[in-house]
Amino acid sequence: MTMPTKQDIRSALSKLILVDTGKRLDLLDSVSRIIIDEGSVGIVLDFHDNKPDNPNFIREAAEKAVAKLEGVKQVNVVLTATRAPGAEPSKPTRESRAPDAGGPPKPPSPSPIPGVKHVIAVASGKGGVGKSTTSINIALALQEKGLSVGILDADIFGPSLPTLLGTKEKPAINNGVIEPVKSHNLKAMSIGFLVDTDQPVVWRGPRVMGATQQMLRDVAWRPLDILVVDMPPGTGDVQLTMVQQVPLSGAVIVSTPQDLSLIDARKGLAMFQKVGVPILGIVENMSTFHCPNCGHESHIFGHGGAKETAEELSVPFLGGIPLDPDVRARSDAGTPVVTSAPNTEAAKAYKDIAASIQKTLKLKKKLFNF
Ligand SMILES: Nc1ncnc2c1ncn2[C@@H]1O[C@H](COP(=O)(O)OP(=O)(O)OP(=O)(O)O)[C@@H](O)[C@H]1O
Repeated sequence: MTMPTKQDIRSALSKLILVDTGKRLDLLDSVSRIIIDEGSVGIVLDFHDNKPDNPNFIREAAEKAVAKLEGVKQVNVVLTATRAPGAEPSKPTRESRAPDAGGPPKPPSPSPIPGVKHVIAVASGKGGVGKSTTSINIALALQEKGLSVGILDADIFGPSLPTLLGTKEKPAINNGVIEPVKSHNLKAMSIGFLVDTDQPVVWRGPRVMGATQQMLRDVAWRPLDILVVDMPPGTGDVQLTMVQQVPLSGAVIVSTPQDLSLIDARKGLAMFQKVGVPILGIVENMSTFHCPNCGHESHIFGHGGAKETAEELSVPFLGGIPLDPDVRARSDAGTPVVTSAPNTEAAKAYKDIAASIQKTLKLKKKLFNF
């Protein structure tokens, strides 16, 4: 199959006609990345400090223009607005200025996602503690309770949702709105569905925020009882800004029992508390290990540290998930343990956590049907 070259795509993007105004537009300077993968084309357009007023029209025009090229079956355009490194920040608007006009800009005020009843964040102070595994299994367990559930993988640098769900399906885009991928009966979105994750993602903070914003705002999530956001690991500015984008119903903090991980968990917890997000509780992952041969229970990383920390900080302890090689194997195979091995100890632990969340949020019945 003949495929266009990156040059062909750049050239198509240099002579666009905007559907709303009929104006000609040259997007060449905004092209930040082009990925060509067989019939699929992914394009990142970065507008730096000049966020366009009509992003949907621009995206639509760009997609149409590239779709016309020979060999192109699918086009995904992602729009970001970042400040170029070293560039001056844009002048604050009246809304973003502090009341005394001389003070620092106000943080963005959260605005709800229409049609989404609750948004919860699953976070950890550091990477690799099992946050994504916990997110997907909690999402599936909430869904088993008859709720309409979505899951957003907000980890731009290491998206894991496509693997956890066992799908690489590219989302459809209709009139500038991204259709979530439907998998395991969940509505799902990840940067891994939008761009080629074999390429390292080297975006900087503001650009990451642009992509995250788009996955929160430009995806057809509605109607949902609950959207589970698998947060990027850590507690830096990106996480803080993300937390400020939408009103969160609560946050779940995942930690392993080790002291070091718990120090990070405390930081994560403090970040949410700083912006007034309720803590739904702490999960201790990789809590106990049952030897598959003799059944002996051991505590490889220690045990109970998260419970003690939760008590000390007066937040709920949601439960411990055992260290179980089967959890990993099933995650890697795209068949999370809650649905593929529902009677295991790990699956039961995830379901108990989901039940606590459901109780705290008073989510009693399915509010919407897909
Ligand atoms: N309870 C468990 N038992 C065994 N393996 C687990 C368990 N929880 C998670 N894992 C495995 O640990 C690894 C890290 O888990 P996961 O990707 O969920 O962590 P994370 O905190 O989201 O990491 P990252 O910061 O990289 O996003 C994965 O290989 C996962 O399958």
